[in-house]
Amino acid sequence: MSFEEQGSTFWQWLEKNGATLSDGIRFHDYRESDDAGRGVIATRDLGEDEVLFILPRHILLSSQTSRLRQEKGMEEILGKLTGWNPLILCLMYESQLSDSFWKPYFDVLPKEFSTPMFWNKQDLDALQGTDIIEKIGKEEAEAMFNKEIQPIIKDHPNIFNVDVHNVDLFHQCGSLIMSYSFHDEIATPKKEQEGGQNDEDDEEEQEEEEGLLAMVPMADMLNHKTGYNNARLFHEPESLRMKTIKSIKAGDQIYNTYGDLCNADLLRKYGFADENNPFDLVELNGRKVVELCCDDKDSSLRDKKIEFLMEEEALDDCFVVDTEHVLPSELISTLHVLRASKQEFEKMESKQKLPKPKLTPTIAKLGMQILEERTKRYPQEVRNKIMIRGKGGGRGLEEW
Ligand SMILES: C[S@@+](CC[C@H](N)C(=O)[O-])C[C@H]1O[C@@H](n2cnc3c(N)ncnc32)[C@H](O)[C@@H]1O
Repeated sequence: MSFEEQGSTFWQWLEKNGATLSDGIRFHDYRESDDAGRGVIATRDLGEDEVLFILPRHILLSSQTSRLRQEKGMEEILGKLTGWNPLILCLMYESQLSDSFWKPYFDVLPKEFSTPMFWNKQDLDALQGTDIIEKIGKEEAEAMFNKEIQPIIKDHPNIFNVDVHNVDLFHQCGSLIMSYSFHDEIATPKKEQEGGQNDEDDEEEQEEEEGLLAMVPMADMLNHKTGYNNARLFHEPESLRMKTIKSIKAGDQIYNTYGDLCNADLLRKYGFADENNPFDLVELNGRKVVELCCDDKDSSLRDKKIEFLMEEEALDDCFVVDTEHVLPSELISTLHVLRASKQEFEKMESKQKLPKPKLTPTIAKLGMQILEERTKRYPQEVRNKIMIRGKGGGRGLEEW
């Protein structure tokens, strides 16, 4: 089947199964123009608040709707799995069924991904200096597969096939969840959704996003472009409704939002980055800041300072410099504490108050050193393009 045929078979499947699709939209091939696969385009001018499509809940693919749940013993097993694992297992199972209810949907989903998880060593080298590599989590995911998923597959040869339901399929389904799934806000999550991932990042994400993790056919056909969001998914008791949030001209692409994400997260989760992304940021490692700026000979004083800074929520794993391009106030206060004498620190401690984030020349100089240090992680050709500026423009360190 061609790309277009797959799209129209999927469209017909949606309509046959109770979805309502507006006559003002259709799929569009953005592979050549934007390297963005399939997307949705307006075929006529659309007004604000216009309904683009309505999806009945039964077409969502989740651990509650998958046929895997009906296989002997699987309801209990799915109930015990945590985080993304119930949905991963369901996707591994459903994607390989030739008669799956979601077959036309799987036919439009990608089998390959451009996320760094699948890059080779040489391509990963291009990310040197960024914080992405440590966050990819491929080894952690595989450890999870070996511990939780593979034993289930091996123990149920009548349902799974170890040669088919293997680690590659696991990564494929994990990547689909990463870049296509939604949290269905209204569906009551059953026990298995409550535990969270072993991976800390995903735990944080899960805390933020309550609800049942599900694949939402059609809602996930919309691309994202930072600053261009013109549609939003509304969760209603019986259905999910995609509506425009502003008027859209005929021929324009319809964009959902994947969140206010920095380019590192867009690349890691979705395999692309946006130019001029206002949510872009650089992380400055908290531990490195302490190492660089705290020259207390007295290690107990240093430990007390760290404890105080963490209690006051100034010092964390990292400080974030965003596109405002100023040193964060928590970092400035932290530097004041780290540089304080014993007496000065005791005063701060007794008042239980962080010093004001005042950018004195000493603190500014330290800030510059931290930024210089951070740039050293990039390869020289990238470093050459980075300019660290003091107050008032491109002046040097000595001007502070
Ligand atoms: C939720 S899906 C959107 C539908 C997808 N384009 C498709 O063909 O199935 C998310 C994926 O779409 C692609 N995508 C979305 N927005 C993009 C953009 N602005 N530039 C490049 N790729 C994009 C990325 O591959 C991303 O992982």
